[in-house]
Amino acid sequence: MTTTATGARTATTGTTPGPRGLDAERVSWSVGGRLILDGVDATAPAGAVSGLLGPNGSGKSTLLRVLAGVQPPSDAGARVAFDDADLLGLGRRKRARVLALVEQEASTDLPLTVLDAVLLGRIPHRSLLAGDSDADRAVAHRALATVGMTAFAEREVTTLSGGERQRVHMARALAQEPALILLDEPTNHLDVAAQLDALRTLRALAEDGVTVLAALHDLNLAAQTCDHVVLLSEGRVVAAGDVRDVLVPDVLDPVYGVRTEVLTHPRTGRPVLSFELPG
Ligand SMILES: Nc1ncnc2c1ncn2[C@@H]1O[C@H](COP(=O)(O)OP(=O)(O)OP(=O)(O)O)[C@@H](O)[C@H]1O
Repeated sequence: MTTTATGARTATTGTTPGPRGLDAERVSWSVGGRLILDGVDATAPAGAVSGLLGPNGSGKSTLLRVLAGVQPPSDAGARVAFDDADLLGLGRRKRARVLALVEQEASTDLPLTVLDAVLLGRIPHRSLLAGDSDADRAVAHRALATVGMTAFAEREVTTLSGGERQRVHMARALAQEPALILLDEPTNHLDVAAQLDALRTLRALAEDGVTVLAALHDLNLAAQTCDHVVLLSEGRVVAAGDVRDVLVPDVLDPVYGVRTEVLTHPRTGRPVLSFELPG
């Protein structure tokens, strides 16, 4: 493993095959007799930013939680591989050394300083009884710098704004130095510059070899940032692949119940979408 500028740990290239990323098959999850995820197959290639898209209630958060091992799939046939390791078979601590989950409304009620909250990300990497080392603190400070929160290190998390908390969640995940990062609406609460900054951080992680899968509502942000997208509707994958193939009217209109127009950004060549209600 090597540690990179963003703090990510990536597989050192050599004669061994490169990282393959995330590959989930037949993931189902039900509650109270209702099938919320229905045999989802989804991939997130290593070294790419992948977007998990879909209308409200389509199952994005649930899928991220199952992939992260927070809730077990309800069907024994599910398989979640990451670089050929069986993620569902890993113990909690080992899994936390591989993947970080940034949840949408992560709890921040504990009276912790920002630095202490970010240091929680180091727990999987040290022995159970050890305190924070200088190296842990250096990683945490680097993560805070990456999200632009250095000046807030000694503030109590409970006093932060929604956008500031969102950045702290991201910093905690970066401090975990994951090879796979799963994020639920990482741009929630962020202003437009902060959204672009968060997505630039994800892009930098991907360039360092980290596998990134982020649930996103804003299809234009997804179009601008993602290499690969997975589109969910009612707990099923309805399309997956390159943004240019998935973010098209024939795919989006029936799923979101809108009329989509797609333009091409004159500089980046990426899709720019506009929407209206039909009729
Ligand atoms: N613990 C639960 N008990 C009952 N229903 C649940 C539970 N967890 C999720 N659901 C339901 O499963 C469906 C999918 O929820 P999920 O949060 O995964 O959707 P989502 O795509 O992330 O939605 P959003 O875009 O609105 O955040 C929703 O209808 C939700 O109400």
